[in-house]
Amino acid sequence: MKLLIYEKQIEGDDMLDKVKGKLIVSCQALKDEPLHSSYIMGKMAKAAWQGGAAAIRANSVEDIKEIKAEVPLPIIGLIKASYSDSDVYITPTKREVDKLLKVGVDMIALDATNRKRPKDQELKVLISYIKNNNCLVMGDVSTFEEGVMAEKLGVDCVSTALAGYTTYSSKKEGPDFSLLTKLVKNLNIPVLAEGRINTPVEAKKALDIGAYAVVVGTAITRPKEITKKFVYSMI
Ligand SMILES: CC(=O)N[C@H](C=O)[C@@H](O)[C@H](O)[C@H](O)COP(=O)(O)O
Repeated sequence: MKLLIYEKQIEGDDMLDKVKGKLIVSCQALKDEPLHSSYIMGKMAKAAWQGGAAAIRANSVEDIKEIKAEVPLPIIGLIKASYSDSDVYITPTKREVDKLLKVGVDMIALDATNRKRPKDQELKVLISYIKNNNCLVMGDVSTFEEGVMAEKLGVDCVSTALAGYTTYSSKKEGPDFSLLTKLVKNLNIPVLAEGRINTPVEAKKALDIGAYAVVVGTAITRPKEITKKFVYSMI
C-alpha cells in the first residue's frame, strides 16, 4: 500500500550524494531532557545548518515539522517509541513509519538489530514498505552481523548508532571504530559512523576509516552532557 501525502526536503536519491563525506547533526531531546522542545530543536537544526551540517537526524513528528520550517536540509527522521513486548525503540513498527511518511522525510532511520520487534513485526517487511513508499532507509545496527543482514534486507545505508546499546554489543567509551572498520570493509552500501563521536578529530578519523558520512548528536546538541564532561574533567 502506498501513502500519498508527504513532502521531502529534497527530491530523489540525491540525498545520499548530498551527505557524502559530510557531517549530519542529530537534533534530539527526549521528554526527560532539559531542551525537550520542538522550538529548540528547530533552532538547534538552524545552528547546525549555519555551521555547515549537510543533513539533520531528528525524532518525532513535531520536531521534524519545526526543523523543516527552519532549515532546507535533508531530514533523516525517526520516532522513538517504547512497547512492552520489545526492547526496540527506534522506529519500531509500521505505526511510526506511517507517521514519518506522512510528515515527509528524506530517509527513515529504524532499528535494524536482530531483536524481536513489537507485535512481531518484521524488519524485512518494514524495509520493503518504506521503499515502496519511495523513501530511503537507514538501518541502525549494533553488530557486524546485523549490518550484513540489513544490507541483505535492502536498506540504503547502515549506521553504527546502536553499537553499545544492545545487551550483546560492547559499549566503548568513544565511537566503535572497530565495528565501523569491519562494516566499511565488507558492505557494499554506505556505512555511516554514529554514536559517541565526541570530537572533530574523531569525526575525521571516522571518514578516514571509510565512513560515508558522520552523525553527531550529543557533542553538539546536548549541552547538559557537554557541561558534565567539563565538570568531570575538572575534578
Ligand atoms: C542509542 C540511541 O538511542 N541513539 C539515538 C539515535 O537516534 C540518539 O539519541 C543519538 O543522539 C544519536 O544516535 C547520535 O549519537 P550521539 O548522541 O552519541 O552522538
